[in-house]
Amino acid sequence: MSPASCGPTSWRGRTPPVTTTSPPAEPAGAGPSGSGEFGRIARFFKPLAAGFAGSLGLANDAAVFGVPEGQELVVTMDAMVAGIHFLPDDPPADIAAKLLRVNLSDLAAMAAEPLAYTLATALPKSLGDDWLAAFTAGLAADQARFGIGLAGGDSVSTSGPVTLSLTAFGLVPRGRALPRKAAHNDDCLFVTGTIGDAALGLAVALGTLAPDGAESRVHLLDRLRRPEPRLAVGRGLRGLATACIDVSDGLVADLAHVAEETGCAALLESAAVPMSDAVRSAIGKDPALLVTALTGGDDYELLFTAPESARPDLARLAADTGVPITEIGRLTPGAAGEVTVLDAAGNAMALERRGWVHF
Ligand SMILES: Nc1ncnc2c1ncn2[C@@H]1O[C@H](COP(=O)(O)OP(=O)(O)O)[C@@H](O)[C@H]1O
Ligand SMILES: Cc1ncc(C[n+]2csc(CCOP(=O)(O)OP(=O)(O)O)c2C)c(N)n1
Ligand SMILES: [Mg+2]
Ligand SMILES: [Mg+2]
Ligand SMILES: [Mg+2]
Repeated sequence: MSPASCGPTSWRGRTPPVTTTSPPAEPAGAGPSGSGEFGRIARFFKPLAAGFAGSLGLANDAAVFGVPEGQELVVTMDAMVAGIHFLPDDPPADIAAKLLRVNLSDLAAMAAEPLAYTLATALPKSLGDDWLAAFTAGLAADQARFGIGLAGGDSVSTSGPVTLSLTAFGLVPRGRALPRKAAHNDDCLFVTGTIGDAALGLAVALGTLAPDGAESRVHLLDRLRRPEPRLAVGRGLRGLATACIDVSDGLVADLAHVAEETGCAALLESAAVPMSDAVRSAIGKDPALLVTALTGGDDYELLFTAPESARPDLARLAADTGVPITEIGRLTPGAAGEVTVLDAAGNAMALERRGWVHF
């Protein structure tokens, strides 16, 4: 198109288009170096999309991409809101990492491989380019680490808190996604990594817990802000796990979700639940923190069921991935979704809550 046919002069001598409201004029400098909406997209988001061909360079109305023969698309979305999922003053790169990783954790729980993601940002007008620069730098680092690219998104302003929504697309060989409901009522229960770090990390961030030493403090905050999606374990669980979920709301709550789907009850041995030294030492000083660890959530570990016969394969998978896999209980016949948590002496614990609920 020539400038004569589409530039601002093309209305000369004709009636200009009528608008019922006066939209804010696009500011000068809204190009790649500018700070308006489209300048921001060009500066901060287009580079994140450059490596994913289906994004079409963010130059179209939507992304277009196919699914390779023999594979299925796995799609998940999680939103994060300042004040609910993170603290408004958290480092923007950590907020970006958590937003991407909580979604990758859902892909891991389905045994999927990361492919692409879309992103919606609702940001207060007062938030400057520096925040967005640090946020997108955090995304860039994690994109490279996890092999995923930006496919598209949406940018809006809000009069409320920072609100972010990310949709992750993954691939899994046809029919191999992990179910939540194929378990038998005598299957064993396993969890990856350690539980409770993030819940205690939140207490540290809020200033209600003073951990032993700087090392514990850094560990707990890091686990809160930068969870580790267990993608390799998830892939390795294809054909091994009979049900799988990632722990976001709390170990007990998410176990109840699995149990409900499988139509079983569950027995959780709290003494068997893997915990880091920092969490163990905090519980040693304040035993009430055991319940916080078991129900506080934000762990993003995989909780799954498998028959006893899978134990040697699971030990191999843990060795191959370097991620601990610990047996913590079993499914039992009984009311669907009923979870009994045993204390170290083998007595049932009375829990006031099982995990995080939004409403
Ligand atoms: N607003 C919504 N619209 C459609 N589906 C939803 C909505 N909220 C949750 N879900 C679906 O309900 C299920 C449980 O959601 P959720 O607990 O958020 O899962 P997860 O913990 O894995 O993020 C998921 O399958 C999710 O896709
Ligand atoms: C400021 C702040 N308050 C509280 C929490 C704890 N928290 C908020 S939401 C949530 C549960 C997980 O979030 P949700 O939106 O339910 O994720 P999903 O289950 O959909 O993956 C937890 C443990 C936090 N991380 N940060
Ligand atoms: Mg969710
Ligand atoms: Mg989940
Ligand atoms: Mg939840």
